[in-house]
Amino acid sequence: MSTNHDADHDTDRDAVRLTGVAAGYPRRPPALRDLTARLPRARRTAVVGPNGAGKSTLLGVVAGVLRPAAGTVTRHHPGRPALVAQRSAAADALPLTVRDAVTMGRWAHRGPWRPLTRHDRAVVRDCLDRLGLLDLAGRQLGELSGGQRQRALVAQGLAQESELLLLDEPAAGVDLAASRRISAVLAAASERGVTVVQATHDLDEALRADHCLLLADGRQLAAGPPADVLTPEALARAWGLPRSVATASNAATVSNASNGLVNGLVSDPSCP
Ligand SMILES: Nc1ncnc2c1ncn2[C@@H]1O[C@H](COP(=O)(O)OP(=O)(O)OP(=O)(O)O)[C@@H](O)[C@H]1O
Repeated sequence: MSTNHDADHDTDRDAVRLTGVAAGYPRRPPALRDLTARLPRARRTAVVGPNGAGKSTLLGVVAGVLRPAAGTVTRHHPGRPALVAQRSAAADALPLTVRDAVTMGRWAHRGPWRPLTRHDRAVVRDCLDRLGLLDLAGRQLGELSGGQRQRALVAQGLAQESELLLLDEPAAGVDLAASRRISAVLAAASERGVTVVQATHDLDEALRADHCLLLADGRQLAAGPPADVLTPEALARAWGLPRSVATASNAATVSNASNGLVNGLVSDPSCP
């Protein structure tokens, strides 16, 4: 196993390459198995797959918070990745305002004790503005709605000004307007040169990405342009759904049906 920072190799095309990566958790079967994948530089990559497919584990490995048990992760970008994890109850319980939470994104540059510079303050304001949070900046994080909190976490990730932004279901539980705003913010970030990688259950959002990885049971089923990856056949294979329901243009149906399968609401996959 190794994690390299290789500034010379293929720097034009890929921000990260994974080769034969296996990763997981103590006393559990591997959550990722023999995964070989590329994350194109300055593009948006969507990581798609059923619950438990290994999406969060992949983000953890790329972020460097989870050590692979085998294989190689090669990063071709300077600096630390920014990881926007799924919402945690612990963060909600802390006595932080939205502005405090977004300001914490600057700690990657400043550390928690050094005073903020004018640039830090400008970045925090800009990130609050991009996510439509200026009016909520003084509110306690724990007092926000789920969707508002989610936007604050995305703003915090953005405030790190990392060249590699990893997000675990950034639009989970947010309304349509907020999810479009998050999507537009991520698209703008990749246009500015940021490599954006997001795990998502929203297949329409995945179709808007530049690149897509489809995972199931810790393995990569397909990778490439989203429209080529999210075929009815591939979706049916990943979710164990009948091909008739698994069309990318009918993302809500796929999502609902797959959630139903996972939650045991649909016991017979042939009767969606
Ligand atoms: N902290 C953990 N300890 C033990 N096992 C874990 C842990 N986190 C995840 N797993 C297991 O690893 C596997 C992959 O989980 P992971 O969270 O990466 O999937 P996912 O695709 O992100 O799922 P979801 O769509 O539900 O968020 C699952 O079998 C899960 O139960």
